[in-house]
Amino acid sequence: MLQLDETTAVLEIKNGPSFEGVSFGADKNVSGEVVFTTSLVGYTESMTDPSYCGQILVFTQPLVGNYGVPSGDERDEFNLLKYFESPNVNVCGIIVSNYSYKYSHWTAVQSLADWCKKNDIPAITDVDTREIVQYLREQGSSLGRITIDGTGKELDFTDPMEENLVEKISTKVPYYVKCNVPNSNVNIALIDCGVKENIVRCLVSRGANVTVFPYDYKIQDVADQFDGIFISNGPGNPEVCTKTIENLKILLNHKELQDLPIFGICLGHQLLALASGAATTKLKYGNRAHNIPVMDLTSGKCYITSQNHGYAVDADTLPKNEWKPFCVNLNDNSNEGMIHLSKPIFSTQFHPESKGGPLDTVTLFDKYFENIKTYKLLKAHNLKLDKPFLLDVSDFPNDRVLIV
Ligand SMILES: NC(=O)CC[C@H](N)C(=O)O
Repeated sequence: MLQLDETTAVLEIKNGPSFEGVSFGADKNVSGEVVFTTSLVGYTESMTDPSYCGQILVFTQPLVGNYGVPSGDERDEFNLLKYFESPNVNVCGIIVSNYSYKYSHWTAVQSLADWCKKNDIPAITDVDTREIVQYLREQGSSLGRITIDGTGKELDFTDPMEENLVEKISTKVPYYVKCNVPNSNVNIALIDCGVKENIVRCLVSRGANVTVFPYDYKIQDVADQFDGIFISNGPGNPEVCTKTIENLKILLNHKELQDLPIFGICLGHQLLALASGAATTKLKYGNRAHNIPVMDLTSGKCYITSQNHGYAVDADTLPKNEWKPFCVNLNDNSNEGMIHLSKPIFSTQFHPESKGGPLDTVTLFDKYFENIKTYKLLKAHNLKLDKPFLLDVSDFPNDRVLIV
């Protein structure tokens, strides 16, 4: 039952059902791809994650808003945003079952409703999110629109996955994030396809200075000045990001840079795979959660990972003479990363920096730094790499049959 000052808001799925609820965000009509996350916490981090650009996010966790929203101005010792994953709210709308009008947390400075209103983000509460998610799981991620108070009937169901969202979100000019190790001589070039703040933090806090480049920067022309290349996460269909793929192809074939360490996360993994000649596919409804089990095929160990993606690399298309799959998803068997057979290059579909989420795989940043250390040593002595040095020799053969 609507109360007097309440405004109705409707989520309409293209060629599908509509769900009417109560608006608690901005009075704005939007369209986007409707996806869901099963993570229990971390709405602030998810909503500011650039990978969610163009998406209407449904939370399966029924109670949302109860710990409010922290300050978007507070910065850490590296001048990185302390609580947000980027300066902007990137989802185009949110859907919750039970918005908590009361909030309490020591970092909270505002309510989720006020934050949504300030950032022009529509938000719906009092809908049955179980029913929406059941629909999305059966039909797959769908286009949808949020309309407020009976308006917005003219709004088209546009497909953000056809757009170059990375171009919209990537930095326009290179910038530099300095670590606090005095005279650090570790320098990483990061290709910003929509990087999360915590990824940069994971690099600078390990003692690297990071130069962040636009997604289409000709990284191959400057790569020799760096000790490692990092390819970030980001929104949309990886196949649309053609400029980055082309640059990566040139980088991978650069004769002088065969030993240069590269690490890619999520979209970065997909772009690296595409540049290597593999293919990506769209998953039915994606993996968005903080508790997704993966198995490391090199060791047989399992990890719980944080994920947010709609596309995946088709592991069968990885050129077998150059790459092997790194991890596999234990829920749906999708690819979770790859390792080069002779170069210090690896990538993951999951998010080792996990904000929010578990820290099981954060040590992959240390592996990357080991690669960088070795590369610097080789360079200093003018030596070439004669065998892969990324990970320990695997306990299990790569074609191990998984029983899941
Ligand atoms: N988190 C990400 O980098 C997402 C990658 C890509 N946009 C996908 O949905 O698959």
